[in-house]
Amino acid sequence: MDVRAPDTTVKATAPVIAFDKITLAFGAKTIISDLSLEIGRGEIVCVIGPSGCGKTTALRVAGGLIPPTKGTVRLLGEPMAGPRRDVAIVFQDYAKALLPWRTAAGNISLALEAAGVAQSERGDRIRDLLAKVGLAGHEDKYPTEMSGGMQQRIQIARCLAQDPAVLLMDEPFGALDAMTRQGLQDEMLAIVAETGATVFFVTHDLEEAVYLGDRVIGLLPHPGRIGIDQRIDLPRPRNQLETRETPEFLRLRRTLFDFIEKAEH
Ligand SMILES: Nc1ncnc2c1ncn2[C@@H]1O[C@H](COP(=O)(O)OP(=O)(O)OP(=O)(O)O)[C@@H](O)[C@H]1O
Repeated sequence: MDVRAPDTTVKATAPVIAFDKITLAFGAKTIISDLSLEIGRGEIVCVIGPSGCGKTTALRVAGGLIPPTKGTVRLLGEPMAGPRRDVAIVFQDYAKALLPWRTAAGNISLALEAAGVAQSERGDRIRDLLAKVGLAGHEDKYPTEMSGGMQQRIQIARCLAQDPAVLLMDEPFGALDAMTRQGLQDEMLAIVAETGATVFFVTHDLEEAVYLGDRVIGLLPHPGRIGIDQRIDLPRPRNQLETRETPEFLRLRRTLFDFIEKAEH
């Protein structure tokens, strides 16, 4: 069989992201060692681990921002050769991610301009995207006129403008207060349910990992490698109060807490 021939049956079940024996070294220092991981279509995989274990580095490798020293990352079966428009990255630092001299609409427009969307279509697309992240009517605000949560929503809207198959999120809600964080978690889950995007989500917050994830991967440090691959079978849609109070949520949180404690010692 010609493996390059389009085969929808294979595509539907093939992993969207596949790390195949990834090793990443900076100079003589090995940061990630022999990491293999497959993420299926529409799956939300949260990545936890002690500080410095290589979570952000793994995300950057998945995004084609750093080539691995050994091994291959595949996106829908194709080796990643560099950043791609269908892989969007949301960073924690929204203030640095947005251009201060562009309005909310102007910042979102950047992604549409890069994708070659005609100017006549951009206005409608921007209005739809702003509505999707709960910011209808805010197109003319500048980043400095918006709260942290609003700025992060703009960054997410700009990523969604790329129509991404994959969202790589690096502690996107880490700098926000607890209430804003919970609101954005639910908005993200709704967007992912609607778009079917596959999500690789790095976080320090174990409860956030359990609340959002279909799976939680825990990395061990020195060098970074998988120490736990925990399936999260909590029903969806999840609820900030009810889900977090279930015995299964508390059991999973405890499992991850024990993992981190051991990983740090
Ligand atoms: N460009 C680089 N050059 C050299 N070393 C680097 C580079 N980027 C990261 N590192 C090192 O790689 C290791 C892993 O960093 P990384 O940011 O991936 O960890 P992390 O698990 O995301 O940490 P944190 O939880 O603190 O954000 C750290 O020791 C870091 O100092």
